[in-house]
Amino acid sequence: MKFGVVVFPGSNCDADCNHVLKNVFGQETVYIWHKDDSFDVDCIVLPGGFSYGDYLRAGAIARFSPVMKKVVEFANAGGLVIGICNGFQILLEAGLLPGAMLRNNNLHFRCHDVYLRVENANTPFTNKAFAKQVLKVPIAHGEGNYYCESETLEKLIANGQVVFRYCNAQGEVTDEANPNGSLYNIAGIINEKGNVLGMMPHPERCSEKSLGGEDGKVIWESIIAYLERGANRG
Ligand SMILES: NC(=O)CC[C@H](N)C(=O)O
Repeated sequence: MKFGVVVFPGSNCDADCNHVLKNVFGQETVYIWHKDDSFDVDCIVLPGGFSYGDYLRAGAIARFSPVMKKVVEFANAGGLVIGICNGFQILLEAGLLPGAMLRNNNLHFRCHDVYLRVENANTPFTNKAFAKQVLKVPIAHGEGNYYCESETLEKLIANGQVVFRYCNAQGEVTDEANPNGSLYNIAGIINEKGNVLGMMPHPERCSEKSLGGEDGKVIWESIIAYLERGANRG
């Protein structure tokens, strides 16, 4: 399978994603410069970082990069897209996912492990996880406070589009376990079609024992398994 990791000016998790896909999972992985307007891959990764210095709003400028036109086309054709942290913010700004990201309610940049509960294990990104599985994954963001209108939230819940929620180590969704004030403890959502995922926590930072945890692996394993079953290639 071929993965494309998009590099915006200010991306800082591009090399981590590339490393995990290439060296941990042995996948063919290429970098795609934000000015490129074509690519030929099976899955697009929008990595974390501070694209365009987070000016205006995180992701607000990156969304106009030439590559994003192609990413939107790819997603609309059913191609798999995963946006992590800043990548999630870019997907929201690009309109590929509903809602918006506000500054963390505590106004702090939060950088530590959190627990996530898998709310939907029947997606291309979570099919190797089990329902309600608790994953320990790090976050590192200042704007991770997910917000949407109540109508949209109801739709997200009804459609199973809420994929990850912040929880405690026991898997209970509580206010204390919410690091940023995110609505409904949302840590990750998927689009209606199910081929575009945005998540604030960083699975690429916990996909090797030597980095202190491997709970992020299940997401990459799920994507690879899904693609190997012969999925739509954008
Ligand atoms: N790690 C990241 O991707 C940082 C996300 C974003 N720039 C923020 O601080 O909210």
